[in-house]
Amino acid sequence: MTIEAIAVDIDGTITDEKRQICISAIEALRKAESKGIPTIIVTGNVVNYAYATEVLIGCSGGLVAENGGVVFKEGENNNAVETLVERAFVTSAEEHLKDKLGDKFDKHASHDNMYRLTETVFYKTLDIKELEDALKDFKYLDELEIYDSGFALHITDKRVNKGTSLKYLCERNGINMENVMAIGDSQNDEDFLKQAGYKIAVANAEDKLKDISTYTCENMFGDGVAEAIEKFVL
Ligand SMILES: O=C(O)COP(=O)(O)O
Ligand SMILES: [Mg+2]
Repeated sequence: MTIEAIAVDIDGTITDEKRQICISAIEALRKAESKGIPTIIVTGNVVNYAYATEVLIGCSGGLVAENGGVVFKEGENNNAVETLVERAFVTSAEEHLKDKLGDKFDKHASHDNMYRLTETVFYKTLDIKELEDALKDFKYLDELEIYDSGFALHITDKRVNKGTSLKYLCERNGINMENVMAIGDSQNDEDFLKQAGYKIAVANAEDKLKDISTYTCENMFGDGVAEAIEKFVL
C-alpha cells in the first residue's frame, strides 16, 4: 500500500464531540510526518482556524478550508490564501435569509462568519428544516450546497467542495489522489473521501460516510485516526 499523503478533517475526526483535539491524533499525524508523509487539513472551518491547527500539529501538506472554498500552503501562490470561488451566490443567499429569518438570522449566525471568504454558517440551534424552507424560493438555490457537518450548518457554493479542492492542492504537489488516505466523520467529508484512494471513516462517523469508506475504524474521533495511521501507514 503506497500512501503519499494523509488528509484529515478537523471536527469529529481529530477532535472529539466537544471540538477538543485528541492527543492520539496529533501523535499519529506527527509520526506520519516524521516518516516523510505530508499531512493535510481538510475542513469546513475558516482558514485562520485551519492554519493554527496545521501549525500546532505540524502538518506540512497545506490545507483546505471552508469546505473547499479556500486553500493555502506555505510557500505556494506567493504565500497568499487562495479563494477558489467568488462569493456572489452565498452573499445573495444571506440577503434572502436575512429577509426570511428576520431576527433569527443574527441569533443563529456563526460568530466566525466575519472571517469567512466564501461561505455562510449557522449554529445548529437553527433547525436545518427551517433553513431549507427559508431557502426554498431562493432563485440561485441550485448553485448552493447545504451541509450539516454535525457541528454547524454550512451554505457553500456548489462549484467547490472538499474533494475538488484537495485534488487541486494535491495535483499541484505531484500527489496522486489514488495514494491519498482521507479520514472524516460527516456529510461534508463525502466528497474528499470519494476522491481519495483510501477512504477512512472514524467509528463515530455518519452511516452514509461509512457506506462509501474502504475502512471503518473501531475507534472514535482521534483514536480512530491513530488506528488508521498505525494500521496502514506506519
Ligand atoms: O466547520 C464545521 O462545521 C466542521 O468542521 P470540519 O469540517 O472540520 O468537521
Ligand atoms: Mg467533521
